[in-house]
Amino acid sequence: MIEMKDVHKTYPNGVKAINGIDVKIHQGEFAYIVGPSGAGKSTFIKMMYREEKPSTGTINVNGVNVAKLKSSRVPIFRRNIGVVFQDFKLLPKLTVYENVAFALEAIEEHPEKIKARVLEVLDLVGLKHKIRSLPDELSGGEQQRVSIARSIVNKPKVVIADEPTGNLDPETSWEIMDIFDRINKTGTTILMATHNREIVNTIRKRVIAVENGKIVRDEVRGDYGYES
Ligand SMILES: Nc1ncnc2c1ncn2[C@@H]1O[C@H](COP(=O)(O)OP(=O)(O)OP(=O)(O)O)[C@@H](O)[C@H]1O
Repeated sequence: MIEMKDVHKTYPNGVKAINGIDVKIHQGEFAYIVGPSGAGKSTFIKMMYREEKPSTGTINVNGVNVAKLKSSRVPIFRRNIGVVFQDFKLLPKLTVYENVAFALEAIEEHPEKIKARVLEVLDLVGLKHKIRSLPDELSGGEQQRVSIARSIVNKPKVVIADEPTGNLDPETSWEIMDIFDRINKTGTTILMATHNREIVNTIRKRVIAVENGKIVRDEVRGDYGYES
């Protein structure tokens, strides 16, 4: 479970990005984070995987108080969280296989186990035939599939995605959403910041709307709610 209590975040330049957020997200939920540009969506998400620290308040992710976590413990904490970005963030000199295996090699898994798991997740995202390709030999949608495979290879309880379809065409975006839906159906919590009105209004999930660093709407099966 993820729980934020009275979370505030002021950046060093004085910008108050988050102004008092209280929220609970239960294991297995799928929630969209929506809101205008600059509302605080990315900051909200970054605090959950400790890319940013809150200025005040508590953030509990799977029993870990993220706000108080020592920097040296952050890499271990992140093994239980998958993160997917708009711009994929793949390692350009590593193959598809190596990009996905990287996270498992870091925890010194047995080589045979690594191979089996990497092939399993690449199969799940439909990319088993591209294991030897480099990221720049792939389409944007394929690169995003690799990044999703990488995010789930450690079997995290939570996958956090910041605008995962932001660089993709509509058809590819639907395919990516289908993968997230399948991951969610295995019991993984998905938290996704998005500007994609059509997706939010079609694949109905919990919608948490953020404006000026506050939650202004939280609906079980909400809609996007903003004019495009
Ligand atoms: N590292 C930073 N230092 C200072 N201010 C920041 C930093 N990152 C974000 N901000 C500011 O914090 C506020 C919230 O930004 P954030 O990126 O969280 O919004 P967002 O809702 O994700 O926006 P978008 O939809 O455009 O990605 C904005 O005013 C932004 O300029």
